[in-house]
Amino acid sequence: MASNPGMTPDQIALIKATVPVLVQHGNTITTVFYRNMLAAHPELNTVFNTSDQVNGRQPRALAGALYAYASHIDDLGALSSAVELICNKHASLYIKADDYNIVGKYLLEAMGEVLGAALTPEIHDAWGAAYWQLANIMIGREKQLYEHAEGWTDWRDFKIVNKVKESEEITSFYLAPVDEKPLPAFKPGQYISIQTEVPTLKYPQARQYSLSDEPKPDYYRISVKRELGLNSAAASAATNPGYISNVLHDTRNIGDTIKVSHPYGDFFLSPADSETGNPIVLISAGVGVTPLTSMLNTLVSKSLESRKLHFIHGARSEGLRAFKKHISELSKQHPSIQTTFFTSHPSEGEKEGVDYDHAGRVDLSKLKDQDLFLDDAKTDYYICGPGMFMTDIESALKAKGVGADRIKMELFGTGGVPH
Ligand SMILES: NC(=O)C1=CN([C@@H]2O[C@H](COP(=O)(O)OP(=O)(O)OC[C@H]3O[C@@H](n4cnc5c(N)ncnc54)[C@H](OP(=O)(O)O)[C@@H]3O)[C@@H](O)[C@H]2O)C=CC1
Repeated sequence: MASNPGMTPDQIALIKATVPVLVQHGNTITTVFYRNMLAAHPELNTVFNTSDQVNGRQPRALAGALYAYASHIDDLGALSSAVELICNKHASLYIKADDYNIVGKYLLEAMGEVLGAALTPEIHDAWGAAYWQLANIMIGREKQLYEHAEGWTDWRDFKIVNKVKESEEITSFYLAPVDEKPLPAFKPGQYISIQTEVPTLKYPQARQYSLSDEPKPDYYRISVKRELGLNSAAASAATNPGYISNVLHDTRNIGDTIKVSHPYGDFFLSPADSETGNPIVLISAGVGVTPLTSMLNTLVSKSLESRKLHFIHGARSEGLRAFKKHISELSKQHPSIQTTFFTSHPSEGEKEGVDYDHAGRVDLSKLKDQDLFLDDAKTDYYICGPGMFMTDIESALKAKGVGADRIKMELFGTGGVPH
């Protein structure tokens, strides 16, 4: 992504000149874009997350991406990690090269509808060239991802072979392929997409769920948090309807079939960490525990030896914490595994030092430097949980001298459009 051969220098300058326009009108353009495109192509409702349409997250995220793209049109390397993340998600939704024709058409039309005469033919053409430059990069990367999937290039039927409650709001689903062919080994930390019907919407929807166990040839495990969403009177019901999580929890049972994508995602245990004995600190909050449990189980089964490993987790209460018994048992069996559990809202009767280690949210200042293996410059840190949690933990680690290259996490989005 170093050069942009499809665009002239004048077009690049024009795109840069439209950055302030995107700050002012970006959200309106993307809102109009989704409205018009989904009205003309209702079949695409299956691909786009309806919750994120309802709560406006998707138009905001796309406006942020357009802003980031225009700002870095002469420095595309700055966008490569965001592009990689988006391409992985697209691949898990089986986005096709042809879909980019539809998106490009409605995006340019939305710009025209919102900006009117301000979208001169030159600016229109510059955005057309810019769109196709990025689209071609993404189509190329997604093609590579499909080629690596060894023939698994569309939704595959899986049967739910087990359903296990892990906490008051998290339930695991064990999924085995109906065709009984061996499953590819994913990288611990990666996710699959699940596609299933949503009766209240009249069309299927797909969501990404991290794989929560080590790779196995005969099944995948996901562990799904039930969002209160439409089942509740909570203020979050409208913004986070929980279409899929509630369908899975309430109506999908052992023996049922759902559609599953090949595993994707660029947040994973690095091959170096799988093979060497470098110390590892796994830090998560809430359902962010899932990809890190996959990493933990993989390390235990393949390459733990005497490697130092610290598993740190924050939950609102013990009843809401998944996998505690499992993680604690591994720690008992393997003295090199340390655990620290934080609880932000302990339930009545839950006691600090007995049921959990520290009251409050995850706070690294409550741990000794030696328990974070700060003395070993090879230590890697994996973080997963709410967005602000991840950025706060990242800052805390950097303040303790940990280099950015040793901190791994997956932040969705490009940071939005500045206000
Ligand atoms: N692959 C990935 O990238 C994955 C990402 N996730 C993400 O992980 C998140 C987990 O959320 P969820 O289970 O609902 O979390 P919860 O709301 O249940 O919170 C879990 C714990 O995190 C604390 N917490 C919440 N926000 C912050 C913050 N800004 N800083 C510090 N601590 C915080 C909570 O404290 P308090 O009680 O005070 O709020 C609580 O102790 C989701 O956003 C999900 O998208 C999950 C799985 C995979």
